[in-house]
Amino acid sequence: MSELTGKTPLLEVDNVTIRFGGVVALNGVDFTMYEGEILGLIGPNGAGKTTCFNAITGVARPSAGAIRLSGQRLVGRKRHQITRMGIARTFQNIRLFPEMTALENVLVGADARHKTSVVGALFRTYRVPVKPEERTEITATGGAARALQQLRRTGQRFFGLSRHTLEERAAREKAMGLLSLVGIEGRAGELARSLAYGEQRRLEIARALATEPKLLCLDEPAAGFNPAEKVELLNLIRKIRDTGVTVLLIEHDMRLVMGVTDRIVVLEFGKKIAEGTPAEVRDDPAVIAAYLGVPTDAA
Ligand SMILES: Nc1ncnc2c1ncn2[C@@H]1O[C@H](COP(=O)(O)OP(=O)(O)OP(=O)(O)O)[C@@H](O)[C@H]1O
Repeated sequence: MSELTGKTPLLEVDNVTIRFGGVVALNGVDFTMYEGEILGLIGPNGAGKTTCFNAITGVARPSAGAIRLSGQRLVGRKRHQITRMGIARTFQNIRLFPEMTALENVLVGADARHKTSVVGALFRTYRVPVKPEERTEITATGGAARALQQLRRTGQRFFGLSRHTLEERAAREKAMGLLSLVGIEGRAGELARSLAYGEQRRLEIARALATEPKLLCLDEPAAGFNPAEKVELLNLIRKIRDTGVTVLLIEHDMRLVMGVTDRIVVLEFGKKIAEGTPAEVRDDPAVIAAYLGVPTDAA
């Protein structure tokens, strides 16, 4: 652990337990993430990885333990509060607004972060009535998507604005920058549903980054990727870290995990069974046993 001395803790998961009825999905799990690192969270199916993400992002509430971001308590806060504090995530199953363009998807991501709503500003520009509760929550069937469709129905186009406010223009430039970072800026005006699968995954990452996270949680971002796409994703994750974002990565592809992470935490049946550098974890008998499905003492 000596190489961690002097590093600043960003996320502290402290003895967290989560139960679903009789199932203990997480059992006293603890680990710390340091600013600027890429941490892998791995383990066999059902080990508790997604539940851990859900606890960090406010989707699942621990029955015991604490989670802190830069020393600030997270448990008990609402999802949008946690987003504003600086945690963003992508999902195992892609969750985009299919009827919105790639650029609009990113703009809605940015909207979840800011007190002044850019999407709201557009609504004000066009006097399209939108209920306050429809503005910021990002869900697959969310109000923002409906409202933008409403905007289109009036015949007024998002891209055809003659008078941008400075804020709208800045948001658009930033969104284009993020699309460029993930390598799909050429697809900005395409509907999300018409993008190729790999492009949709990249768009999800751009949208998550639009919330200006300190910590980005990626849940199996390489699922369904071919080997070339995985290499590109690995480079993208490094690039994201180089912009100052700390990355928590759930991934089943061991080559990708070993190739990109600084440290790895291994879960099995809701418990942490190992933690260390990729090399340490790869050689750990408990990890080998967990993946080969044999008892530890037989490994
Ligand atoms: N909402 C829920 N209700 C009941 N049980 C749940 C719920 N969510 C997760 N579980 C259970 O908790 C355990 C951990 O699940 P989780 O999805 O966190 O594992 P995982 O490591 O992400 O698995 P995978 O790699 O298959 O995605 C599993 O036994 C799962 O069935």
